[in-house]
Amino acid sequence: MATTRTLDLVIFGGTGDLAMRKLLPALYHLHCDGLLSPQARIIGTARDALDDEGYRSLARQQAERFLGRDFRGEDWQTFAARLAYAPVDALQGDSFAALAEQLAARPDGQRVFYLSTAPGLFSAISRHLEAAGLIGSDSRVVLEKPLGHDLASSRQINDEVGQYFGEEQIYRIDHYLGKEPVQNLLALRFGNALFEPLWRREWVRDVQITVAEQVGVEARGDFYDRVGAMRDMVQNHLLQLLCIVAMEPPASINPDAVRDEKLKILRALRPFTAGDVATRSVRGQYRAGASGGQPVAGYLEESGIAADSRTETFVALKAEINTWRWAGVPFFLRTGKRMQDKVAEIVINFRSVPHSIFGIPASPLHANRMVIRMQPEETVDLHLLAKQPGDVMQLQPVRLNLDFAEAFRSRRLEAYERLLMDVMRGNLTLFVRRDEQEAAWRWVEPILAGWDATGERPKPYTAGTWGPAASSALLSRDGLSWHEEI
Ligand SMILES: NC(=O)C1=CN([C@@H]2O[C@H](COP(=O)(O)OP(=O)(O)OC[C@H]3O[C@@H](n4cnc5c(N)ncnc54)[C@H](OP(=O)(O)O)[C@@H]3O)[C@@H](O)[C@H]2O)C=CC1
Ligand SMILES: O=C1O[C@H](COP(=O)(O)O)[C@@H](O)[C@H](O)[C@H]1O
Repeated sequence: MATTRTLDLVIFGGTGDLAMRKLLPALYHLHCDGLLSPQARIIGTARDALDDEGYRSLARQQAERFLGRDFRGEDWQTFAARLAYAPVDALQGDSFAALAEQLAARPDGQRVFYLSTAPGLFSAISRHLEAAGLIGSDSRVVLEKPLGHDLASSRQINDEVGQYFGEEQIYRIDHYLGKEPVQNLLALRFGNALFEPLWRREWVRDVQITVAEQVGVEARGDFYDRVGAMRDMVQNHLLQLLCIVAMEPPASINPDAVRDEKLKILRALRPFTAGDVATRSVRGQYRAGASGGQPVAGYLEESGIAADSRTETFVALKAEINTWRWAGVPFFLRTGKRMQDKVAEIVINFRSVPHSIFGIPASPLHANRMVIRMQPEETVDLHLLAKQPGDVMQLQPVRLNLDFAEAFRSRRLEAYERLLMDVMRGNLTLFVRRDEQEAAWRWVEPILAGWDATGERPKPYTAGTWGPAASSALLSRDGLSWHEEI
């Protein structure tokens, strides 16, 4: 008779912001939906000297805050029964004994180690897990981003983790790949014949990818000031989105088929020269302003930030892909904190008709556009021109709107829920392979180096706006403007 294997999910950094804000809420939702196997156990670890009850109580406190209306006492109680805790100092091998003891109860079970700590600890954790005999041939490890600070440090971490886990055991997470609309973009592109003939330089004028946040750096100032928007968002999330838009059709949805195609795009990105850094990149840093009608402090006034910090909280780039499909099509990338609205979207701007029989100027204003929204709502809009009802032939812009919440009324999995399920099922398709990650570092490094070399400070922008004026100028040089229709 087939037996269900036990699962132990060990979260390193189990008391941290990500664990409390995203991972435990995601696991709670999966539990409530009956998607966690009955034997699955979640073991939090950190240096705090908590016991199981202490961890459950901390997790409950935070869950009430982060789950809001989704928190239900009864469900929490059954979920909390899965939680355990082992104090571990990642840098002290002998401190892994408590964890080893917890895991010893189920020696043949599946083990997943989720490393939700600073990446500087990933090597030590892997080494000590191995020394304690806790890694099995089918154990899996999840690595949070950003992995390292640059190509060299990312290689070093990958080499070190790779001594103990094979590449097929390593799940490099990029939670943007877990968002439903991103997977829907794959479905739209490769499940329909309609878009493929148009998805190329002959018909696409430009692509814009925006991930704008209203929040500032909040309690993460200390972490953020060492990282900045390029490493925190562009090197991973924005480049992954660009790959999904631009890649060639993979032969299948198998992990390596998809990741091979993404890698080709990363390798085909036109490298930035020193001159490009000046003309094709903008970095900004927010100053005091307003957000949601309330005054907010500037970046340099946030806690944990050095008074003379040059860390960028905003990046805009003009990227190009050197392939037959995309040559000459600008891909504009933009991300920032303390921006006017929270919006994450991919905009495909198509070319205008070659000649208008209606006397409408062939302007970008009247061209077709596809807007794939990831946040705040999950929608795909196709902007078309249609005849206005009446006795004259007058054209008006209209939208064909696909609202996923409307179209599919079932509960939608949050990104971390989907990705945690994939880790448990052993599906690597939505995780980043080492060579992809390194190609992304290789592309962003000259931009970071170019910024350092100029000695210039990031351009200031007022909190609650769309970033520095130079960001608009980046597009206006091509006669274009950012899509800012909220
Ligand atoms: N927070 C977020 O929104 C996001 C975070 N990430 C990534 O996730 C990772 C974690 O981020 P976040 O949760 O914000 O960080 P936090 O600083 O909030 O949490 C860090 C966690 O690591 C533990 N820790 C620190 N040092 C050690 C050590 N020597 N041994 C064992 N545990 C240790 C801390 O507990 P203690 O100090 O008690 O030991 C804590 O539980 C980072 O790589 C970050 O880049 C990625 C995307 C979003
Ligand atoms: O990875 C990160 O993402 C969040 C934004 O994620 P979202 O799903 O809320 O759009 C960002 O705030 C954080 O700085 C970054 O580390």
